Amino acid sequence: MTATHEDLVRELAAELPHWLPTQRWFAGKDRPVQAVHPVSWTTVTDGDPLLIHLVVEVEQGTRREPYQLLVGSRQAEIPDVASSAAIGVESGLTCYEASGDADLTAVLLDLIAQEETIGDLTFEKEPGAEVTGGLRAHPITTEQSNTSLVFGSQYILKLFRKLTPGLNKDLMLHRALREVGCQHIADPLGSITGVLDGEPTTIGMLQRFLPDAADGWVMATTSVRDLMADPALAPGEHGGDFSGEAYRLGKAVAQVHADLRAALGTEPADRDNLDATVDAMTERLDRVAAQVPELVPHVPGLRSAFEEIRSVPVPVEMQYVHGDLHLGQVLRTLNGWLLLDFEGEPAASIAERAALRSALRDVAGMLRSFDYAAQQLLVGQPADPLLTEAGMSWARHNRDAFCDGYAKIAGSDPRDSTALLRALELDKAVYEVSYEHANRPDWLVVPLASIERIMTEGS
Ligand SMILES: Nc1ncnc2c1ncn2[C@@H]1O[C@H](COP(=O)(O)OP(=O)(O)O)[C@@H](O)[C@H]1O
Ligand SMILES: O=P(O)(O)O[C@H]1O[C@H](CO)[C@@H](O[C@H]2O[C@H](CO)[C@@H](O)[C@H](O)[C@H]2O)[C@H](O)[C@H]1O
Repeated sequence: MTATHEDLVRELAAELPHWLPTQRWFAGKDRPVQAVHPVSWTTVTDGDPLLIHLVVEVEQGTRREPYQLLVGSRQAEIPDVASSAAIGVESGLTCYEASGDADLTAVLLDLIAQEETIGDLTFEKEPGAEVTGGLRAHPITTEQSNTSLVFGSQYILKLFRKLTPGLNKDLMLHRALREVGCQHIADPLGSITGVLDGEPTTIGMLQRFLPDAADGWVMATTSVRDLMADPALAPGEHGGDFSGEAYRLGKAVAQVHADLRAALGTEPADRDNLDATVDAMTERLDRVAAQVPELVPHVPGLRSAFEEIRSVPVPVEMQYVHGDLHLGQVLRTLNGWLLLDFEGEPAASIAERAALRSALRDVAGMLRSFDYAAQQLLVGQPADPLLTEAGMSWARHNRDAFCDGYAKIAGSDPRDSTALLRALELDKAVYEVSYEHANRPDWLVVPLASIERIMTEGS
């Protein structure tokens, strides 16, 4: 690291308070950024162009959170990357977020293939994995909280944006599932580790890329669009019926839960677990309601839905779960459904992510996602009761198919745990209110409408 780079990083940090909120992956859009402090930086490739790996701490009131950036810099003009990638001209150099610059990112795969170490950054292959370098990358453009680079058609490297000290749960669970031969994940092939708060910290995970896979969210919303083209049809009667897939997806999720139990064990649940769950749900509700006024009218009803589960029969066992399961986290391949991204909710604390939970949490997450798929096309459109009802009947039909598939493998039907599943769905919707408020304010109406509906209809 030269003194010039240090100056460059400090000048860059001064630009970031304005630039970060323009990035899809920045999770702090709910409040202003007061300052950005460089924490560590590593020159990955020196010269022109230059690639710097940068970790910054973002200050927002009392909140301080670490994020990673890849900073590219050139003497000449910025290459053909998204204009939103431009950060500024620092120390006479044009600086930009480099994840879209294939000339620069190719080196990351090469470093993993060669198992190199640069400063605090360690690039490794998973034991027994074969990784070949020499490929160029492009970033994927789906709705994402992190940034993923696809190398050729073989590998996908996810760079975790908001960092948590320690081994990332996504990598930890992928490793455990691979050990037990789980058929519903993309194989983990490598990782990048940095240092945060003095702890080795996962900053990237390399996986096998499935070039022919279809995204569950895209498949589901395509099916909804089909039905809305002919809204008088029943959801099982139109050509794009998704329920066969929803059923197979339910089976895959139940199998992954069984594999997680086999790999990492379980703990018996007791009434204290349920009490702690209610306390956590209520605490989250109060926190989100303090930030989002639109949630306030629902608070009393939500509180009593949560209180109801103090007296339900305890779930049989607690286990590792996916933690943020939705249709954007599942891929349909030729051989069946794969689950992605076991990191848990982006906003969850380290302790929350590490906790064992009821597998019903993931079922609730996926049920919410069917609801989202049904509503999302109508966001910003004039109200149309026929289309709204078509969406709702699509959601009911596919939620049932998913639960049927889940029950087939699990041996018990999640719908039998009525009060617990309802509370978990509502808790997830409260989380979504806070997620949309901070990330996609236009979509806030989706979880709010679901809360209204679940509270009115009772399911
Ligand atoms: N192994 C893979 N093969 C093909 N596409 C993938 C793979 N892994 C991820 N994707 C695509 O990338 C998207 C985002 O990946 P994900 O791990 O969910 O990132 P994030 O944590 O940022 O949400 C997925 O929705 C999927 O479309
Ligand atoms: O995939 P991520 O780990 O980044 O999850 C976050 O972003 C998701 C959106 O990309 C968000 O999911 C919500 O929107 C989805 C549609 O885009 C919908 O299918 C989900 O049901 C809904 O929760 C997720 O909550 C958030 O953690």
